[in-house]
Amino acid sequence: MLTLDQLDKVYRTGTFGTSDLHAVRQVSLDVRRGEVVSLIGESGSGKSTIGKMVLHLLDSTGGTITFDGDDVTKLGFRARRDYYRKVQGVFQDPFSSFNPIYKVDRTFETLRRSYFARVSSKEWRSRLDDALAAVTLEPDDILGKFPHQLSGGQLQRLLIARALLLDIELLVADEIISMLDASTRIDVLNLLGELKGRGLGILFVTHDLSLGNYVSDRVVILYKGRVVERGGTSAVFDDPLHPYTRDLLASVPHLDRTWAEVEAEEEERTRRLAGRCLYHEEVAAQGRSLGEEAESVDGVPDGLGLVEHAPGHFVGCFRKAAEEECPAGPTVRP
Ligand SMILES: Nc1ncnc2c1ncn2[C@@H]1O[C@H](COP(=O)(O)OP(=O)(O)OP(=O)(O)O)[C@@H](O)[C@H]1O
Repeated sequence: MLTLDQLDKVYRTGTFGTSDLHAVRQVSLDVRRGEVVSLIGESGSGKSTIGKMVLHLLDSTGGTITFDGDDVTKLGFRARRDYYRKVQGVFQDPFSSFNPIYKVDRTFETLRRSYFARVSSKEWRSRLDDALAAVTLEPDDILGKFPHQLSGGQLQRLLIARALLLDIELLVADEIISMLDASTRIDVLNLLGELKGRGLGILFVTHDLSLGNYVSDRVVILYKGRVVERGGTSAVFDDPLHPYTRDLLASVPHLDRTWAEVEAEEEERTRRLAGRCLYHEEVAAQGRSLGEEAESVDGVPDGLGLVEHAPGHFVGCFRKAAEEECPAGPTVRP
């Protein structure tokens, strides 16, 4: 359904836009119907930038985004309107998505005017009630209220209901539960599970590994704007290959295992992978010279970007930063 291919974003920064910040580098991934794909990475790794490009809130500087085969990187006004019928986003701070001086009903009225002008009032009300029921909200508790009279969880669910009214196919959920309390979090997560069951594809943006593990079918680990590893959730979480993924996972407390068990597992993995870079081993096995891989952006090797280490489990160069040597050796340096 959604495919990102070699997606790039360079921000112009500095007083007169004289510097470049390469926020997203050659990111490729896809999201299928009825599937949750999590974009996981620390702050500044480019997750939100990718989400915004998918939602057409930001232009990309390279690569393509296709939705059901159509390139959506350069949509005109009309085409964009059609795209938003199928693809919507919900963001971290639900309060900032509502205008505080208007009742929340206005969000739905605007939607009706833009997309459903011909639908009768009775039919519209019935659709609205259905959408609210899907996110377990009672119309009487919500409609006629101002945003400050509702909780963050209620507002977040309202935004999801708004998306549902459009009968969307893909939801970009950007840190949508990080501002919610624990009990509301689980409600919203369960709701996402239900929506997925109905065939919705979800691009779930999070810095929280445990959440990513809980909700996703597949995960994409981002480091400094680049995908370092991606694959099925259990493949990546049970056998993390890239040093960055391993560091991330090692920092998460495990309720089901002792630290000693976790450390023993990590030591075994370190022994297995010591001095190796699966990416370059694979490249060499394919008969390509490491020199060919030296084509680089800011010192980070490009070339294939990722290799498939096991079916569906991809990994990038083991170098974690431009300054760091790849364990495969200095030959990869430009
Ligand atoms: N409008 C902008 N202009 C210039 N640089 C930007 C802009 N937006 C983001 N950046 C930079 O791009 C990089 C990626 O930012 P982005 O917000 O996509 O990361 P993130 O992984 O979503 O982080 P967080 O979890 O903190 O939101 C960061 O270095 C950020 O400072």
